[in-house]
Amino acid sequence: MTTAKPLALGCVADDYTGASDLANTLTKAGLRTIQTIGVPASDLSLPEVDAVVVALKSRSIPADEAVARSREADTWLRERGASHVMFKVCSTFDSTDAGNIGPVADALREAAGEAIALVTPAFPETGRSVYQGNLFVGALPLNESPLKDHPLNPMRDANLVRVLARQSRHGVGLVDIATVTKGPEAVSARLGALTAEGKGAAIADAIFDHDLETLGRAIVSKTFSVGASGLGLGLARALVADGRGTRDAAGAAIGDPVGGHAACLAGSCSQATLGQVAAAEALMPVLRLDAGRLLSEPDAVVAEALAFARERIGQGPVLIASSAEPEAVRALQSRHGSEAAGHAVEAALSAIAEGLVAAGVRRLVIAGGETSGACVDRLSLRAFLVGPEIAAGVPVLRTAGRPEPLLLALKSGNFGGPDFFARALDMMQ
Ligand SMILES: Nc1ncnc2c1ncn2[C@@H]1O[C@H](COP(=O)(O)OP(=O)(O)O)[C@@H](O)[C@H]1O
Ligand SMILES: O=C(O)[C@H](O)C(=O)COP(=O)(O)O
Repeated sequence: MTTAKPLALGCVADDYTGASDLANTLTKAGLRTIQTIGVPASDLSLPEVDAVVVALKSRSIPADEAVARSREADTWLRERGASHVMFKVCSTFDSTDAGNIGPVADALREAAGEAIALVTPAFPETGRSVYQGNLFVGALPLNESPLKDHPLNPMRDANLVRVLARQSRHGVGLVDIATVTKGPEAVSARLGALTAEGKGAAIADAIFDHDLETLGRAIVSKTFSVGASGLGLGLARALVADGRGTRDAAGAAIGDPVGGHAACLAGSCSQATLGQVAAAEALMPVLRLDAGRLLSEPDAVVAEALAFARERIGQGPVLIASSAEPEAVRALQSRHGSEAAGHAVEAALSAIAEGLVAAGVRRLVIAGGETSGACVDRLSLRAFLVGPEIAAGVPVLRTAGRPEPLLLALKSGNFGGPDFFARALDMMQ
């Protein structure tokens, strides 16, 4: 990567949609940002930027592998001048009691020589708030939200102090909203007190953007933190206030239209995505995959899906979805196991993505974090420039380092309104 000035901020993201969500937030806040897929190879020429988000597909892999990949990315970022690295996790704290938020946060904090890591997934723009250490999705506690039915990491406890403590080697404390409202000095003092108690992490309350600005000012001079895009917003605003940003960061052109055909893939089974797929049926041909057949005869299902697409993409975009309601997901998982079912569906959707690009698709919308990771890896994409925002947390992305550019939208499962697919395709030309 060629960049003269030291990075103002480095980020390691545990999934690709979360990475683009964060890259979008940093860009809007005034940091010229690029998203890379893994640690970039030395031959990848990238523009001068203020921040880099290294996207990993590490949320649902064995913890030791997630730690190793995250440490490699962290080192790469610090070698390019980043004095603060934020570990980007899901705004719904997607993890299991085995991790990977706890193990990765422990390892990166220790590598950074930081005594304590401030941790908050609050992201008010998408309705994520933290109060007394409890994560709310809209008005619902996390464990009563649709995230309780996530196929890979159902979230059954809203108290993040407990959730993180179960997967961390160190104690976890709380920086409550009363402390946050007193300002950055009070937050710093609280972190110092928790450090003296031997805590290695502190869940921080945040309800509004100004709480995140307070947290960003409190930790911008530290070396490590853990958060979702909300904390990224706080850090970015603190850095821009210190003159570390770029005036027209959001003006980074997405470049000329790429043309070509367009298609959408959905592997997310979130309630938001299920609604978006249903809405798309009124606008474009939609093929709903039989996930059971995907596991018994994947090659046939992939071939049928590509035939469906090739017959139609010359007339307009199509949508191919494996998305299903929680009870159907559970039924498949009970027959094949959660991991096996998830990986098999991801593999099939990524094969379909490869076939779509081979058939002339140059504009691809993908719904789901793990799904996006599988597809982007199958297409061997290396980095993305950040374009305009389609919906909160979802920008248009233009490939970098690829001879023939593609436009993608990598939608976090829970993000976007019912008309997301139509909006995305309208903005991706
Ligand atoms: N019909 C289905 N049955 C079971 N698992 C599915 C089905 N469709 C998709 N999946 C799996 O569910 C998981 C969805 O995760 P992800 O793509 O990250 O979506 P989200 O962004 O909503 O979390 C993936 O592993 C995907 O392969
Ligand atoms: O919600 C967020 O913070 C991110 O966009 C994210 O990580 C979502 O993960 P998903 O698996 O795409 O839902």
